[in-house]
Parts: sequence; structure tokens; C-alpha cells
Amino acid sequence: MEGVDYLADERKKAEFDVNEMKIVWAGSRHNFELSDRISKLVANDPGFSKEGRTMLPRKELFKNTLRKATYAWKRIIELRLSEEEAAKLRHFVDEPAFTDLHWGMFIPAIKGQGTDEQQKKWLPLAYKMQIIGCYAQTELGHGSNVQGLETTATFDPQTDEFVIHSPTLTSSKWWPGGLGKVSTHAVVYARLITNGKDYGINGFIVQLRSLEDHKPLPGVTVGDIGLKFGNGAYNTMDNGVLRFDHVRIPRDQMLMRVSQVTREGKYVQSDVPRQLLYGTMVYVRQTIVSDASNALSRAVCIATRYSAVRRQFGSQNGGQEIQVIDYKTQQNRLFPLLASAYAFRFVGEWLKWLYTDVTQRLQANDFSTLPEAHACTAGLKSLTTTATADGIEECRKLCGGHGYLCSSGLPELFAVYVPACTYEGDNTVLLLQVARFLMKTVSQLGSGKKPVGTIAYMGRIEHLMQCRSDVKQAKDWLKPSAVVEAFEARAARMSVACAQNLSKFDNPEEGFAELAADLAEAAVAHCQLIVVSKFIEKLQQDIPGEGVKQQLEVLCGIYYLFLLHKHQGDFLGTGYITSKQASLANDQLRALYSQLRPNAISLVDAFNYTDHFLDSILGRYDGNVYPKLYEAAWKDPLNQSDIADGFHEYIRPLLKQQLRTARL
Ligand SMILES: CCCCC/C=C\C/C=C\C/C=C\C/C=C\C/C=C\C=C\C(=O)SCCNC(=O)CCNC(=O)[C@H](O)C(C)(C)COP(=O)(O)OP(=O)(O)OC[C@H]1O[C@@H](n2cnc3c(N)ncnc32)[C@H](O)[C@@H]1OP(=O)(O)O
Ligand SMILES: Cc1cc2nc3c(=O)[nH]c(=O)nc-3n(C[C@H](O)[C@H](O)[C@H](O)COP(=O)(O)OP(=O)(O)OC[C@H]3O[C@@H](n4cnc5c(N)ncnc54)[C@H](O)[C@@H]3O)c2cc1C
Repeated sequence: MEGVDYLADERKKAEFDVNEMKIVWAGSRHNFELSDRISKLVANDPGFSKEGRTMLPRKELFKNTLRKATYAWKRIIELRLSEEEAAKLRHFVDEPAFTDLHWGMFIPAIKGQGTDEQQKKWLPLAYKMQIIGCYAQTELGHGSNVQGLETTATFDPQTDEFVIHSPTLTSSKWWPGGLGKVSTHAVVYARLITNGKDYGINGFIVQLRSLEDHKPLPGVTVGDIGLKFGNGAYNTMDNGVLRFDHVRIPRDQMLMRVSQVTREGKYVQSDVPRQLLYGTMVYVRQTIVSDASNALSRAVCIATRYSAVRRQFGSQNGGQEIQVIDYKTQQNRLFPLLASAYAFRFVGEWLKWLYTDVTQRLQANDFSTLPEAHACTAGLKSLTTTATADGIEECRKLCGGHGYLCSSGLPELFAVYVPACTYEGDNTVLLLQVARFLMKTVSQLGSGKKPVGTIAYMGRIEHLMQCRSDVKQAKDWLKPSAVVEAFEARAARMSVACAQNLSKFDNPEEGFAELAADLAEAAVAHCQLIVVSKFIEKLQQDIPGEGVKQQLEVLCGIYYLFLLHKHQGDFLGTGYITSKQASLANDQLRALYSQLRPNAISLVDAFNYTDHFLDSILGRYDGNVYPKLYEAAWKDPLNQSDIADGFHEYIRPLLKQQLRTARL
């Protein structure tokens, strides 16, 4: 029945002010109002309908995405949306498109690595979308190893140009989104060669296609790399392949903030660190951490609502069966994911602050916090995307058989999300970057250099190596100081153990390679400490709204106690807790699940997702799942006729043959 709220009873159970929680989730009243307004605008516009998206063949799917992305741009202009509003609109349109890379990487690369003059020339064109750009770094042969890229940019002093060339098959650019069929320009990363000397990787703005007829320019070979994982999903994006055959560009299209080549061909290194060349990746990794909470909360919202609708077993005297959300096993799989969505939200907010801070410092030529910013963005990108991809898949399983239907929204969400574990840096490679940072920190402990920021805890290494948990009863695990010390001691001890093992090797690089798996685990421990600490710090702020803070305390407790339970081996193995204390943590975790249970539906309502954005029958706001699933099945193209195409060709002869055999 339309108009009935099947989750109304669940909503009545809430012990907190949901509207205030919506503001906490959004980060501010301004953000909430912005998201609320733009998400409804998109949901109510038939131009942004998602109907049938997963059924479309690739060419139609792609064309449909071009239509939507350009329609979005038209609406942005017509409604005179600000940059912030436009970004929200693209987010709620919810379909990966070339515009993500244009706004998300091409423009930031020019902003971060271009001189003022270059920005003045290129940004207005890009802002008006008079040129469309992508970020062409990865090659067929190399992605993680950026220093190993093979494309060359050789300076020709005769003509004051760079010659961009792909010397080998493996040097073909491979993967850039928006490249395959749309971009007119790219920021291309290539080896800078001048006067016969190779100066390593630098960015260059290269035009790829004619602005008149969109044909590839002479010397440019460009196309799409082919179908990717999942139905619909990331296949809306034209990830591309690109080869250059001695393509000439003016010298001033080398991005020259980090280093320059003079008219005479002299290479000049600025006084900014070379690592700023990687600045776009730092920026995007930071946005990916915020996006993790979007994707995970979306999956959790679907699984939580459906878990309250779905009933199995336990009917007494002909009454209703039990809601599956009441099974402790379901809670133990679902509630930590709900808690993680909130945890990633808050660490994402903090990381945004850190990124803004480091950007301001860089502008003032203070490079001191760059290594920490790199370690935090790399580590948290790795931690949150791994947990989110795994979490979306767990949510699919939490929805039983119906979770496997595309109409649950979960298969597509997973297929779109899972490459986040790979793009912007493979998650293991990124953890090893964090490990390098940690090993450097440990090696400098005796030097008098005081660790600051997220590694300040290493400054208390003597205490952290010896201390023991003083938890005596389950509720002691609710004390923030007990928890922070536990996570600090575990992270510090794992790092120190790695450093001690490394010192046994004559060649440190050999040692690092041999101990890589342990080092990656130490990096995870450090990153989990950051997430836990930032959640606890958030709770120390003034949080208005009846019961809101209490709910966040429950979620925070679930987040860290679940981690403690899952990684018990680390906490026990490093000797910080006893098995009795581990068991008390688990008792407290179960108690928190019971406290969360009546609030579960309202905690996912606080994400304020429209049904359009969720695009899931199982996650519908009104919980009206079964009639809508039944209705949706009949919309499948296979059900357009009672007799399937192919029946006469294949099935009928088979049945006739069986009839003949039966008669024999
Ligand atoms: C259901 C439908 C849903 C629809 C949903 C709709 C829309 C979704 C919308 C949004 C989603 C959100 C985001 C999506 C965004 C993008 C996805 C699309 C595009 C993806 C693009 C890309 O992937 S671009 C390519 C990215 N490539 C990489 O990340 C490469 C990884 N490799 C590296 O970064 C490095 O080179 C390295 C980290 C592995 C280092 O290599 P190494 O050789 O060891 O070191 P170097 O010699 O290069 O450097 C040494 C020193 O530099 C330090 N360092 C390294 N990196 C950095 C850095 N970034 N910043 C600062 N410092 C750095 C390093 O620590 C060394 O320092 P020391 O010498 O002091 O030790
Ligand atoms: C959907 C999608 C969109 C993308 N968009 C873009 C884009 O717009 N622009 C762009 O330039 N690129 C893009 N990429 C490319 C992406 O950035 C790379 O794929 C990514 O950086 C990983 O590099 P790789 O493919 O070389 O993996 P590899 O490095 O080859 O990884 C393969 C395996 O080797 C392991 N490994 C590699 N090195 C080490 C090491 N040192 N120690 C231990 N293990 C190691 C990895 O953990 C992994 O398991 C995109 C990729 C995808 C999937």
C-alpha cells in the first residue's frame, strides 16, 4: 500500500533528536541545508532518473551518461549554482562521468602545479568547460611506481617546444577517466628530458582532440580501454588509452610551479619540494576518505532498513516472526559498519582540516607538515576504502538473497566503489608509505626531534612500551583514556617491533621488503588509532540535541571495541591486555549493541538520503519492500513477453526431441 510507513514503529523507538543528528552527520547546518536542497532538486528532476541504468548496453549507457552530465551542467548554469552547490549536484546525480575527473583532478592539478600565469590562462577555459580535461598519469606498464613512467617530454630548443612521445607499448597511458571518448586536454605526466638529461617526472598540459570536430590531433592515438567490472557501474566512465607519436607542445605548457625549463633549455628546480608534483593525489585521497563515509552509510542504510523489515523464524502462537535485525549475529555484522560510517565521517572532516592547514603552510613556504599529510591521506585512504568495500559486500550478504538483486542497489554500489581500493594508489602500496613514515619516526626518537601531530604518541614511547591496561570491569572500556592508551600502546609496540627486526638487516631496503607484511599491519594499527582518536575528540566537542551525544558515544564504543575484538591478537600479543580484559571488551560490545538497537533506523535516517539517491528497493524509506520487488521483477526485459526470444530456436526443438524419445 502506497503512503504507509512500514518502519514507523521503528522510528518511534528513537531516543534522540534525529534532526539534530542530521546536522552532525552533514558537518554543519549550512551543509545539511545545502545537501537537503540539492538532493531533492536532483530527485525531483526526471532528467536525472536512474531507471533501467543497469540494463543498458555499453554504448547506450555511455551516451546516457553524456546526456546526464551535460544536463547537469545546463542546470548548474540555469540555476546559477555556486561551485559548492554544483559539486553537490554532481554528487547526487550519482553516476561516474568525465566531469568527475575534469573538476576533481584536471583543475586541481593545474591549480596545484601551474604557475600563476598558467592558472590565469587555463583555469577560465576549464571552469567554463570550453576545454575538458583528464589526469593522464598511469601507463600500461606502471601505475604504482610513478618514477617508472616511460612517456617522454623532450625539450627542443630550436622550436621552444616539448616533444611528447610514447616510446614503448608499456608507455601507453592506460586508465585515465574521461580520456577515452571525451577529453580535449590532459595533464600528462612524462619524463622531462632537456640537454640529453632525464630530470624525472613532470606534468604537461597537452591538447588531444580538436575543439572543432573532436578528432584526435595528429600524432595522438586515443580510445576506451574496454568494459569494466559490474553491470552499469563504472562503465559510465570512458577510462582511456593514449599514445603519442612525437606530439609537439609549447614550452609554457609544462606545469612550472615545482620546476622550470628556460628558453635555453636549462632545468631549474624551485625551492618547493619535488613531492608537490604528487599534490593532486594528496588532495584526491583526502576527498576519497570523505567519500568512504558516503558509500558505506549508503550500504548500511539499505541493510539496516531491510533488516528491520525482513523476518525469519521464531513465530510464537501464529504471531509474527523475528525481525532479522534482532539476531545478535546480524547486529555483530551490521552495527560495527554503522559505527564505521560515522567514524569515517568524522575522520574525513578532520582530514579536510589537515589538508587545508598543509595547503596554507605550503603557500607560506612551510613544508614541515607535508610528510605527515602524505602519511595521513595515504593511510586513511587505504584504511577507509578497504573497510568500505568490504562493508558494502557484507551489507549485500546481510540482505540475504534479495541483496544479490540489482534492484537492492548493492551490487552496483559495490562495483562502482571497489576500484577505490586501487585508484589513487593501491591500498597496500599506500600502507607501506605509512610504514616508511613510522620507521623514520621511530629511528629519530633518540635524536631530540619531538614527534608532533598524529605521531605525537611516539614521544611517550617508554611509557607506551611498558604500560598495562587497568580495565577491571566491562564498563571500564567506556573510558576514553583507557581506549586511547590501548590503541597507542598497540600501534607503538608494533612499530617498534618492526624497527627492531629491520635493524637486523645489513641492507635496510632488503629488510623493508622482507618485513613488508608486518610493516603494513603496523601501518593499519597506526591508522586505526587516528580514526579512534578523532572520534573520541569529536565527542569532546559541544554537541547539541537531545540524546545525540549519547548515541554517538554508543557508536564510538562499538567502533573501537569491535576493532579491539577483531584485532585481539595484536593487543594480547603485544602484552597490553590480558585475555580476561579482552573478554570484558566483548561483553561491553554486546551491551552497546542492545543500546543501539532501538535507534538503528533513526541513525540511518540521519544520513538524510532520498530514495532517488539510495536507488534501492530494500532500502526504501517507507520499508515497502515486497510489493516493490514484485513490481520491479516484471519490468525486466525478459518479462516483456510470456514466450522468451530464442524459445522457437532452442527450447522448442529440445522439448520436441524429448517428446519423440518418450514416444519411443
Ligand atoms: C551506484 C552508483 C554510485 C556512483 C558514484 C558516483 C560518483 C563517485 C564520485 C566520487 C568518488 C570519489 C573520488 C573518486 C576519484 C577518483 C577516481 C578516479 C580517478 C583516479 C585517478 C587515479 O588513480 S590517478 C593515479 C594515481 N596514482 C597513484 O596514486 C600512484 C601511487 N604511487 C605513488 O603515489 C608514489 O609514487 C608512491 C607513494 C608509491 C611513492 O613511490 P616511491 O618511488 O617510493 O617514492 P618517490 O621516490 O616517488 O618519493 C619519495 C619521497 O616522496 C614522498 N612522497 C611520496 N608521495 C608523496 C605525496 N603524495 N606527497 C608528499 N610526499 C610524498 C615519500 O614519502 C618519500 O619521502 P621520503 O624521501 O622522505 O621518504
Ligand atoms: C577505476 C579506475 C580509475 C582510474 N583512473 C585513473 C585516472 O584517472 N588517471 C590515472 O592516471 N590513473 C587512473 N587509474 C589507475 C590507478 O591509479 C592505478 O591502477 C593504481 O595506482 C594502481 O597501480 P597499478 O595498476 O600499477 O597496480 P600495481 O602496482 O601493478 O599493483 C598490482 C599488485 O602489486 C602490488 N604491489 C605493487 N607494488 C608493490 C610494492 N612496492 N610492494 C608490495 N606490493 C606491491 C599491489 O599491492 C597489487 O596487489 C585508475 C584505475 C582504476 C581501477
